[in-house]
Amino acid sequence: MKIALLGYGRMGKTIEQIALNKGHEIVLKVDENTVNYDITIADVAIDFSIPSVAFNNISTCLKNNVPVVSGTTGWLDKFDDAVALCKQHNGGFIYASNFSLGVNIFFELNETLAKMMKNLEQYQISMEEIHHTKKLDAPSGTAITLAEDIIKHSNKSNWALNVTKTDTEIPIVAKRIPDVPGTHTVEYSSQVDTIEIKHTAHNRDGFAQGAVVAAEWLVGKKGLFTMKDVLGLK
Ligand SMILES: NC(=O)C1=CN([C@@H]2O[C@H](COP(=O)(O)OP(=O)(O)OC[C@H]3O[C@@H](n4cnc5c(N)ncnc54)[C@H](OP(=O)(O)O)[C@@H]3O)[C@@H](O)[C@H]2O)C=CC1
Ligand SMILES: O=C(O)C1=N[C@H](C(=O)O)C[C@H](O)C1
Repeated sequence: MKIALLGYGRMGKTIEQIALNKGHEIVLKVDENTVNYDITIADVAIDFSIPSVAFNNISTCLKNNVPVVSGTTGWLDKFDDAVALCKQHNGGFIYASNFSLGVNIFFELNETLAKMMKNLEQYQISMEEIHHTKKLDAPSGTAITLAEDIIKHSNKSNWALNVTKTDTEIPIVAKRIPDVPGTHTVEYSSQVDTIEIKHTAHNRDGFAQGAVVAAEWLVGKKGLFTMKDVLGLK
């Protein structure tokens, strides 16, 4: 498979190693300094760039009939426009806030737990995410997915970053500590006990492996997909 890497930072480089080990070819690497490029030389593009350019990268792929996998977080105000472009050009597109198998299992656990906790008003929910200090967005895309999945099954109406106490919102604390690849915790606490689920990434390989699996799966398909489709969790 001929892969274009849109974004060649920490994730782009990790994905390159995993893709090469699986026998794929990297035909294009795009970073901040790339001026013009021909995306059509690739069978599939993988975008792990920065929030301000992700939508543009995805648009370029969809307009040129190149299926695109995006893991960039912090650009979702334009997500509906990307979905519309995907439909308009009959393209293939997967976005996931987190591509790792472990986090996608964690997403399923989180929804199951949220359903069980829905009517137990003695428990106060809170969330924490910890990432490296180079991260541009907060809260993390993964934390937002976790919160939105809880909201679907609870009496909370929104999430809020770094607030002390709120009845209607899920409070999320975002911490930045050098070199942490990504840790997410969902906690339900009462006067008598605490229930906690936690995912800790030890490195970036899980994210990158999932992105390559998603790219392999997407080639030849048309439509908007999620990691639930890729992993058969639907
Ligand atoms: N969904 C998931 O599973 C995961 C998502 N992420 C997300 O992926 C994104 C990237 O993370 P990470 O690799 O750590 O970040 P980095 O900052 O290491 O890499 C970002 C890359 O984007 C490049 N870039 C800047 N401008 C452009 C442009 N115009 N076109 C293409 N690329 C450009 C940067 O280039 P330059 O180096 O020249 O500045 C850099 O190579 C983040 O949004 C992060 O939250 C991260 C891990 C997992
Ligand atoms: O920026 C990162 O590093 C990560 N970003 C993603 C997010 O925002 O959830 C996924 C992972 O946690 C690492």
